[in-house]
Amino acid sequence: MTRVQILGVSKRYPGRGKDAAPVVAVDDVSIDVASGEIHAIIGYSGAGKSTLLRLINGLERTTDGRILVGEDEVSALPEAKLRAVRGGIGMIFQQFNLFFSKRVAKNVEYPLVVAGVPAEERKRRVAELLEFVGLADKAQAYTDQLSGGQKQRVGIARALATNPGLLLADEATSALDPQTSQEVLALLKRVNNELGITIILITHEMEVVRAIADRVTVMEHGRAVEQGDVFEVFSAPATEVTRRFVATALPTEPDPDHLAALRERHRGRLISLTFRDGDVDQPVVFRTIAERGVGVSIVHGGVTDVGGRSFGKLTLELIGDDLKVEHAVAALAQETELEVLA
Ligand SMILES: Nc1ncnc2c1ncn2[C@@H]1O[C@H](COP(=O)(O)OP(=O)(O)OP(=O)(O)O)[C@@H](O)[C@H]1O
Repeated sequence: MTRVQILGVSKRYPGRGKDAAPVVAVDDVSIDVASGEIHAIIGYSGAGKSTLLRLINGLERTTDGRILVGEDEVSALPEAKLRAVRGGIGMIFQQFNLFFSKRVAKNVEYPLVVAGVPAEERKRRVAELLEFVGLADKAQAYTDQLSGGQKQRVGIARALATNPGLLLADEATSALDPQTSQEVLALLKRVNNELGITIILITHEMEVVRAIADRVTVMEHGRAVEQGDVFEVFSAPATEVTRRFVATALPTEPDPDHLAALRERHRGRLISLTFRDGDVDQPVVFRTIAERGVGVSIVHGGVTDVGGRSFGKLTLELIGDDLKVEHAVAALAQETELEVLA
């Protein structure tokens, strides 16, 4: 379990060309990752995520600010000391970065060889790791014969070999299909739960954050534009970039084109309701509508799980006498976050 403190960190690269302005890849970012937390850093391409990851493992130096991994200030340590710190940090990658011509067991064993662990202990540890990731029967298979999901399991086993307190995941599921991604994410959740390892993952996929992260930092143009508990951030996004991510994985209100199409088919009053983590009782909502003598159909949206809590947006069509619909809307507005769609 390792705490990671990113304190007012910036990274600037020299601009290309003689008088070019420097590129600000990371701009005054602060993140406090508690030990045992899964923290997702989400952003579109060029937001500065990979740069931040390289600063955390000390592959690059900060221009300003400090980074502490546990007790170690990686932003200030000399290279020789950094190597020891990196021993406590596991990494997994989008393209797996395995030795593809070597057997699975050899890949997992590699960091243990580098660390000078005796052969007997290496053998025991490799068997234990392969068991943990569900690949005990593949120990002697050649890595290039495995599926993408199996390769990433090997990557995870290798990353865990030296018992790190921190795991950095660089777009670890971006090369995998949705089903396999979910399996790998479930394995990462086990790594976190059962071994207590802190995980920082960078991604451009909202689904990854939704599935396993506890807290999230949204990055744009090098800055951390939103930060906090996954549910809080995504159920009430404060920035446009976060809203765009939310729209890719969570139920939303219909966009203007979709709303126009819905209008063609539904002549009743269209309203949108927001459900946040049991703060509204769905049966109460539907009973309220029925009690006013109003018909209802769900025309868009749904309810899903975000950071282990339920979140939903439902667009409903209320059908019936104008006055009754009016009363139903007024009664619902007392109970839930409601918007009448114009
Ligand atoms: N070594 C470098 N020299 C100059 N500019 C760099 C360097 N590394 C990154 N950048 C620039 O810093 C910005 C952030 O890049 P970074 O790769 O960290 O973003 P990212 O969010 O990880 O995006 P991607 O997922 O596409 O890698 C970009 O404008 C990039 O061009």
